[in-house]
Amino acid sequence: PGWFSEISPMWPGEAHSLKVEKILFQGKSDYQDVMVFQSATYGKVLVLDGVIQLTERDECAYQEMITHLPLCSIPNPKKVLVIGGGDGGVLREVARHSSVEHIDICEIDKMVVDVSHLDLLNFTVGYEDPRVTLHVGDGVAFLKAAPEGSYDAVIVDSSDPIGPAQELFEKPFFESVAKALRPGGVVCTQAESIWLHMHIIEDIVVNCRQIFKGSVNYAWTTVPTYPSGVIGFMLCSTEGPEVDFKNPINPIDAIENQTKSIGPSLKFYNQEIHSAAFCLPSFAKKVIEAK
Ligand SMILES: NCCCN[C@H]1CC[C@H](NCCCN)CC1
Repeated sequence: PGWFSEISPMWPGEAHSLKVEKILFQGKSDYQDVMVFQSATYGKVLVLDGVIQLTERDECAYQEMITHLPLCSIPNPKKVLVIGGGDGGVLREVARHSSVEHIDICEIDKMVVDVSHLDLLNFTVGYEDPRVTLHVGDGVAFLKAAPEGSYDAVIVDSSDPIGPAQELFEKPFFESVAKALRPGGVVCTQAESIWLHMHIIEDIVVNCRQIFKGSVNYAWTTVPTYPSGVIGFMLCSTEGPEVDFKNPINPIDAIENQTKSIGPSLKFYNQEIHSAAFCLPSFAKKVIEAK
C-alpha cells in the first residue's frame, strides 16, 4: 500500500523508493527500528532505522562479494569471523567454502537474527550449518576479547556509520581486527559508496594503511537498491604470507562444485568479476591509491 522511500542525512538530497505490497514485520529493538516488507518488484526487503539493508532480488551482489572477495584470496580459510550480518546472508556464503571449519558470527541486535529466523527472509540456511556459533553482542568487545591470531578471515558486514555500527568504522576497531587475524589473514569490511562517501573512504584507507601491513585494497560492486547503486569493500591483509586480492588463488568454481549442499548456487560472483571489482574510476583511484 504505497511507497517506501529511503531518506537519510547520509545521502542528502536523494532518495530511492520501492513500491510496498505488504508490511511483514515492524519492531523496535534496543538498538534500532526493524522492518521487513514485501516489495512489488524486489522481493522481501529488510530495513533498519529507515535504511535498506537488503532485498531478496539484489542481496546476492553484496553478500557474495563481501564473502568471496576475501575467502577466495587465501588458500585455505579455516576459521572465519563475521561481525554484523545478523540477517544470515553472509553466513550462507561463507558456508559454501568446505575448507572452513568454524564460523563465529557476532551480531549486536537479536531482533535482526530473529527476523531472519522467522524465515521472512529465508536466509536461515546459514545458521543451520553446524560450523556456526552465534554470539549476540557488540563486535568491538568480541574482537577485543579474541585471542591474537584467532582467525584466517574477518568479514565486517555492518550497517552505516550512523547508529549501532559507528564504532566499526573507527581506528581502534581496525586495530583489534588486525590483532585477531593470523599473519597473512584477511579482513573485508563494508566500505560505503565512492559516489557518496569519498571522505569516509579516505579516512578508512588512511587508518587501514597504518594498521594492515600486508596489502590494502578497495573493491566495489553494484547493488541497485543501495543509494548511488554501488557499495564498496576494504580488503586488507596482515603482515605475513603475501595476499594478492586481485588474482584469487582459491577459485570459486572449485567452491561451486562444493556448494551442492548449500542453497541456491552463486548468482553474482565469479573469478572475472572478482578481479574487475578492484578497477576504480579515476576520481576514486586518485584518493584511494594515493594514500
Ligand atoms: N547483510 C547485509 C547488510 C548490509 N550492509 C549495509 C546496509 C546499509 C547500506 N547502506 C548504503 C549506504 C550507501 N553507501 C550499506 C550496506
